[in-house]
Amino acid sequence: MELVFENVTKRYKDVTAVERLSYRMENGVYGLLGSNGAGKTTLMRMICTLIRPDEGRILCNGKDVWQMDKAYRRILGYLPQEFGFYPDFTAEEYLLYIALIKDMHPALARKRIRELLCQVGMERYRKKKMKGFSGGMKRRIGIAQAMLNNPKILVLDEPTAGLDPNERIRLRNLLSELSRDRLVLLSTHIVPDVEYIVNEILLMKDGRIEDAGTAAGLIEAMPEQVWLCTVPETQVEGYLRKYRVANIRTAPEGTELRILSAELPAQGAKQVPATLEDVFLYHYGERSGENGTF
Ligand SMILES: Nc1ncnc2c1ncn2[C@@H]1O[C@H](COP(=O)(O)OP(=O)(O)OP(=O)(O)O)[C@@H](O)[C@H]1O
Repeated sequence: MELVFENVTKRYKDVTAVERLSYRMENGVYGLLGSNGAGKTTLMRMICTLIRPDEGRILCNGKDVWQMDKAYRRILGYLPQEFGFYPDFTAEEYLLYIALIKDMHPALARKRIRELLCQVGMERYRKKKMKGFSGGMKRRIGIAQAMLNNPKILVLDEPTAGLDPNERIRLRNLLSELSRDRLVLLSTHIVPDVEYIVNEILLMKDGRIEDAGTAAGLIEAMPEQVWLCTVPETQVEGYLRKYRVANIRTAPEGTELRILSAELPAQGAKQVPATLEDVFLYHYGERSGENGTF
């Protein structure tokens, strides 16, 4: 499976949500990482043919997805950020309802639903009403509905948002399992989620892919180094203005700062290995005082 984006652009009045985006994806897990308003949802909705690009094309195995129409939607699964569920439906009723909307044969749908409920770890809750479900349980049912047609392309908008740490780990494991033999694209604000399960990370900013690669590759390519230094409390403000600071910790001898900088930021600063969180800060963080922040 191959998805190719050719100069894809989408504007909303005076906002360019996605701008001349070109990229190629194949089977594997892609993580779209970006701050609010970066254009992630707009891009995902275009991949799912819910909105049409103003310019450019999205090609699936060489064919324009809009021209493929139903043939494309048959191989697509989508979990939107807010998916509409029916509180009084049981998990099974809900999935059956979605299967009928998707025009699946009822006998085939029942069999598939049973398999999927096992796969997402919800088999024993199949007769329970969804209104009693936790965020993680609802999300697992949401993934099951996206997987009903065994899609070759699975698009998940913020699948781990609002989940507690246990639920996030379960969901990450589930996504790794589902990612065999298909193209999975998920968006998130949560750095560890992409670090653990994703093969390729796309850093999206202002409607463009600013950088992409494996976590190790992005860490390696970061132009700034990461430093730890301990400074008197009175100097913290000055460092915050001058540098991107990943962390501030009160230490017995002053305040310990984790600083991103191309050169030594303070006498005695110690260089430490960078993490993906540092890369995120490098791309999306601001020095205090920039853009009117303090
Ligand atoms: N229907 C719309 N009408 C007008 N502007 C929109 C619309 N949808 C999105 N936008 C704008 O387009 C830009 C990209 O939004 P989008 O929702 O795609 O970003 P995002 O990365 O998914 O953000 P978030 O993480 O907050 O969901 C933002 O500036 C947003 O305000």
